[in-house]
Amino acid sequence: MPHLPPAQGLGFRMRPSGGKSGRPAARSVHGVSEVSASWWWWSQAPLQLKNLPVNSFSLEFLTELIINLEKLENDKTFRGIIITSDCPKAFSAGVDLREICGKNPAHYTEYWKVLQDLWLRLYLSNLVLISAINGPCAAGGCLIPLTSDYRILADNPKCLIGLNETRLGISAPFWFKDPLVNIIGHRASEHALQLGLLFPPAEALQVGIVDKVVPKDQVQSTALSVMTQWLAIPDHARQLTKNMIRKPTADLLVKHRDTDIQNFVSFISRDSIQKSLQMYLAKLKQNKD
Ligand SMILES: CCCCCCCCCCC/C=C/C(=O)SCCNC(=O)CCNC(=O)[C@H](O)C(C)(C)COP(=O)(O)OP(=O)(O)OC[C@H]1O[C@@H](n2cnc3c(N)ncnc32)[C@H](O)[C@@H]1OP(=O)(O)O
Repeated sequence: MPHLPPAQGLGFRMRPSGGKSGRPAARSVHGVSEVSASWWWWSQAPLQLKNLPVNSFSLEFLTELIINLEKLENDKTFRGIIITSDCPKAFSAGVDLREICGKNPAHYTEYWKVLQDLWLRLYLSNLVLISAINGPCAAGGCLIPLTSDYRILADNPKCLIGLNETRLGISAPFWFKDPLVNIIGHRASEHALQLGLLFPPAEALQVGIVDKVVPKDQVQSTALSVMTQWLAIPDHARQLTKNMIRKPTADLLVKHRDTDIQNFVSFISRDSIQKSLQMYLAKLKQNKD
């Protein structure tokens, strides 16, 4: 499944690891470690996000991401995915503000539903998901890391991570908040969410929003090594356990999906919210100059 789809600046690069055939040559003479290395090596697929300049979640990008994840999920060759960014400026800038500014309620409804779809697909994925976070990820940009099984962050002061929605004058939806609480605990989440904290690497590790911080050039190799550990566990046992732990959180969204969409649409349609989002977007553009 190489290079899907190779659009202009928008797309994902997915390739089975290994040689030209996608699988390393079988080695039968070097003992168990070689054999198991081959086995996990082609069981994982790197998924590189590329929606220039900052991997913001446009509706089109979200839709393609969901389609590609579904393909990987249904392809029994793969047991895990390492998700990383192919955009130098960010892992993901989250919700594309142009999708939630100046549009109509029908658009907001469609957009939010697709974002929920992506969250559900990731959070309940049977695959091992490892986020190799090689750039900043704010607010919705944490959606992929927070739904992953393991998070590795590049040790670079620019690599800030957190749910900073309150700083934009908005509130993180409960299904962003819940995984954060599950990962870092209640008190730390209260603090982080209310203040809209973006954590630099050392603090991110300390609070537990990421599992490992490594130099940027080691993010990918560390992800591969972590994947080896996770793929050493039989899938059925790991999947049952993951589902048991995550289902109660996912069920909350499944049960309250429609209400959540209605809340989002009425909240985001308010003049005051639109104004503050427009100001934030304008500030982002100004900061560049
Ligand atoms: C009753 C209550 C019910 C609940 C209701 C729910 C309420 C709504 C919840 C909505 C949840 C929203 C989640 C979000 O994700 S909002 C978006 C949050 N993202 C951010 O704050 C990140 C913003 N971006 C940045 O900080 C920087 O761009 C970044 C660090 C990623 C990169 O910095 P750099 O300096 O390298 O690059 P630029 O800033 O110049 O950016 C390049 C261009 O990209 C544009 N850009 C950046 N981010 C976004 C974005 N999120 N959406 C759209 N466009 C974005 C930026 O403007 C630059 O564009 P130009 O080149 O055209 O100037």
